[in-house]
Amino acid sequence: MLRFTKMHGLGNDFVVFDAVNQTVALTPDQLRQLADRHFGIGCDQILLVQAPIQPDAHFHYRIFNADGSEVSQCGNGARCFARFVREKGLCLEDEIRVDTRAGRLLLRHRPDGQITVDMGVPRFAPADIPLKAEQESVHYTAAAGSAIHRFGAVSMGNPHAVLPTDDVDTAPVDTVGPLLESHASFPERANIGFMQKIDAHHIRLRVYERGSGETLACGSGACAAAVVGIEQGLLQTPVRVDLPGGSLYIEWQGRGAPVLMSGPATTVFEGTLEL
Ligand SMILES: N[C@H](CCC[C@H](N)C(=O)O)C(=O)O
Repeated sequence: MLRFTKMHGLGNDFVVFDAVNQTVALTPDQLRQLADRHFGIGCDQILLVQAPIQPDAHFHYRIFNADGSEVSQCGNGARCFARFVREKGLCLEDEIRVDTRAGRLLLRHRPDGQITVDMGVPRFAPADIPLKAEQESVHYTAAAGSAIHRFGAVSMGNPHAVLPTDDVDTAPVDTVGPLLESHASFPERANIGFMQKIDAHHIRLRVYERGSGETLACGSGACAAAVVGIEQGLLQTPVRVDLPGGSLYIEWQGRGAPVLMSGPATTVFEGTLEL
């Protein structure tokens, strides 16, 4: 029997396991079943809270999408991670050092109850995203369906493409999202964001997530959209990102600097799982 906690960050929802005090070994089929909203618990991602591998870290953090794929970054999940380890008494510090496959995250509890995550330094080289492209650019194009799509691209520890739209409510998230998510330009697939500029410090965003489909919020996607918007000269730090599930606040001082993302994390219920 496994104990789990159901959580969400602005409606991007997670099944979280304490893998410090229990052994959690789930196959991709078990992960997919667990994420299924009819045959399982239902979630966008599964998060494992593990003992640290690096000596100066508090924890290691593993992330699995609903399709069972393991990935290296989840921003909304990182805020839930911070709430989880505090509520479970696993770590009472205000600043928590967490390692993922992609690198180091710093999770900081704020006096107002929200959490700020240092998401690391964004990477723009095509090989780092990864993206098949001759050279780095603030604009790329890809032919998909019957159209040529222009987008910015960045790695937040996971791959993101960001497309401009005049209105997120009518953006082709359901059609262009899946086409680009698995487009040949992205050797490891990608998360596809549709960004509507309100003003230089405010956007609306919808994200078709790699391995999970459209979610109510995407933390790394909010970071990617703000960074791409700043790189393209459309936005200035800080940026408020309004997602269907709520708002995140992103700060980025430019190339070489880390991206800071602030927002809420919510515990919904506790449960046990018979596998
Ligand atoms: N679908 C993402 C992982 C979850 C990211 C998202 N839930 C977030 O809050 O950053 C990927 O395949 O890279």
